[in-house]
Amino acid sequence: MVRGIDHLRDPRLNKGLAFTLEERQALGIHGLLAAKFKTQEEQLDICRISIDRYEDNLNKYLYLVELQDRNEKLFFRLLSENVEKYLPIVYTPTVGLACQRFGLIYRRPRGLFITINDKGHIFNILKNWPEPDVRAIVFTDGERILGLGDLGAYGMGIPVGKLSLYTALAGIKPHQCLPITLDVGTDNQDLLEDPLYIGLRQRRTRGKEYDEFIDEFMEACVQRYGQNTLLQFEDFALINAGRLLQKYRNRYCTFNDDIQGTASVAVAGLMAAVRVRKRKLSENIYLFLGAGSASNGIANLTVAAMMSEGLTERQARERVYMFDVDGLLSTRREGGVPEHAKAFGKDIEPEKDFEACVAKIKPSCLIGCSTVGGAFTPNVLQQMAKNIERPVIFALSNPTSKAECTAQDAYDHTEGRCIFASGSPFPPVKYNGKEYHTGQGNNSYIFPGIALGVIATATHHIPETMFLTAARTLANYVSEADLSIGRIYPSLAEVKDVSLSIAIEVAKMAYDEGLASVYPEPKDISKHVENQMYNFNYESSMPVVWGWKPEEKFNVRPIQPVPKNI
Ligand SMILES: NC(=O)C1=CN([C@@H]2O[C@H](COP(=O)(O)OP(=O)(O)OC[C@H]3O[C@@H](n4cnc5c(N)ncnc54)[C@H](OP(=O)(O)O)[C@@H]3O)[C@@H](O)[C@H]2O)C=CC1
Ligand SMILES: CC(=O)C(=O)O
Ligand SMILES: [Mg+2]
Repeated sequence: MVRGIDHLRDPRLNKGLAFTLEERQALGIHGLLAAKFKTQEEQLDICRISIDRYEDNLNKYLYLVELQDRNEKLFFRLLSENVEKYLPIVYTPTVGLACQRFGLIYRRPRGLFITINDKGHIFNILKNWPEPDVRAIVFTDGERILGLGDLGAYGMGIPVGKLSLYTALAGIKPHQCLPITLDVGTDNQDLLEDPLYIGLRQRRTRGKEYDEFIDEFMEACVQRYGQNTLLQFEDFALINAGRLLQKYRNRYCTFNDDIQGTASVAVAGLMAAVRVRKRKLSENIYLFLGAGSASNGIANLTVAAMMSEGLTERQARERVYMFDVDGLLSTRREGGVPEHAKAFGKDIEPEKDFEACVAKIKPSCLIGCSTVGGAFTPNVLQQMAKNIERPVIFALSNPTSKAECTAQDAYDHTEGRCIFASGSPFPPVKYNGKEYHTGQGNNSYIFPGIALGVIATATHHIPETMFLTAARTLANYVSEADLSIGRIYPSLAEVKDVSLSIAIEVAKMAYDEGLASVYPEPKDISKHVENQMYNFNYESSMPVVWGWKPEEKFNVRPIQPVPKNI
């Protein structure tokens, strides 16, 4: 039991003015706090008022970082009860800005930085992390931070932000989460010259040495925390993301959020759109702008979903086109189709002009994962409105500045007929006297629930089918009321319920497919999953001392540590 001032300085234990008189006396902190007692609800009000006083979103972000460092339960309860309001601060778009300014705002360390110079000693670095019971690690090498490119060690904001959502949206206990940045250098010249840069000031290590480093990291994680540790790849560049997923997916409990989490949320949106358009997934033509990790992930899962409607794999793939920096993925183009998107190359006339391509292919669904802000020009959108009565327009690139178009533009240039979703949030759209609240097609609807289900069952591998199940679960949450205001996702206020439902479905699947390691199989899986979840409310901080009465003078007896179940 930590007593005295150290109890207040520990964000896991600190409750601020919410400590009762008995707790203050028992913990030796009486007098270290002002006399007033406050409830957690009163403290939440103060937090909301304090954040509202800041106009600048980066200052709001810093307030929340400071709150997390000061009083963890208060931070997570605030976030989990105000998702719509604070998600854009701890997550996209503001987290992108925080990463860009990371050298300036970096104060108290959170998570681990493991550099290429630590190769050969990664296990020892992991041993420096004070928590022994880590169940999930989100890690990045910082090379493709949102659509902002190579931010090197500044990318740390992303694993930190993602893991905040593990707790706030799915109730995964904070001490079970570990954010890590793998610092292998950066090829971003601005950062190499930035006096504030906090990472290794050298070019990226690539090739064999990089691969050995990642191999060692994966091995060290399971050696330290067990074979079932969930290892989430986040914001790796195209050259590494897909190949590392293929390399490790059957050896570790791992997934790549940008490929698989994004696929799941996008397919859920497409499934919900079926209800509006009365048109099956297999009756559409899809055109992706961008042929990278996210596009390929979405395209492959859409193919799987079309196959479950009866198409063959070949028929399904024929319906999917991609357009990258060199134009339409045509086998006839100079240089051919890049290896990572081979499955979607077409024997078709090459085309470098995107607007012309939209006119020629006549897609009914247009999906942007290109990192190119404004790429869905008015002409592109107008053409989509000519192609079909209810065009699907997904502008999934993050942060907001990289979105392929705004929600308002999508409505304005399709006569208000589009079905729109974006990776970062947009304000409500006004069109023809009506207000629309478009949805956020973001993997945050998926990865927290997947992670909770996986952790609760100690699943050892994560099959692709789990992401399709998650997509179906999410799509089922979309109500007629959501659809009537232009939203193909449930409101963010419901995302905690969604995450729990996804977790329960994932847990059931883990047992059905022999992937779970928690035995015996719980009789009530829903209860089992719920029982694992974090309590956002303050609990008693009274030390366990037999016979102690508040008014007595006392010495606190140390409590016996509870043996850990292995
Ligand atoms: N909403 C969500 O939940 C998610 C959104 N995203 C967002 O999606 C975006 C892409 O991510 P990801 O797929 O991982 O990134 P990648 O780097 O893997 O892929 C980007 C793709 O865009 C292409 N591209 C770049 N510039 C152009 C251009 N001018 N015209 C056409 N294509 C272009 C690239 O082509 P080339 O390789 O030839 O350069 C590449 O195919 C990011 O902004 C990211 O934030 C990602 C994950 C989740
Ligand atoms: C949302 C997300 O994972 C990304 O933009 O990379
Ligand atoms: Mg990402």
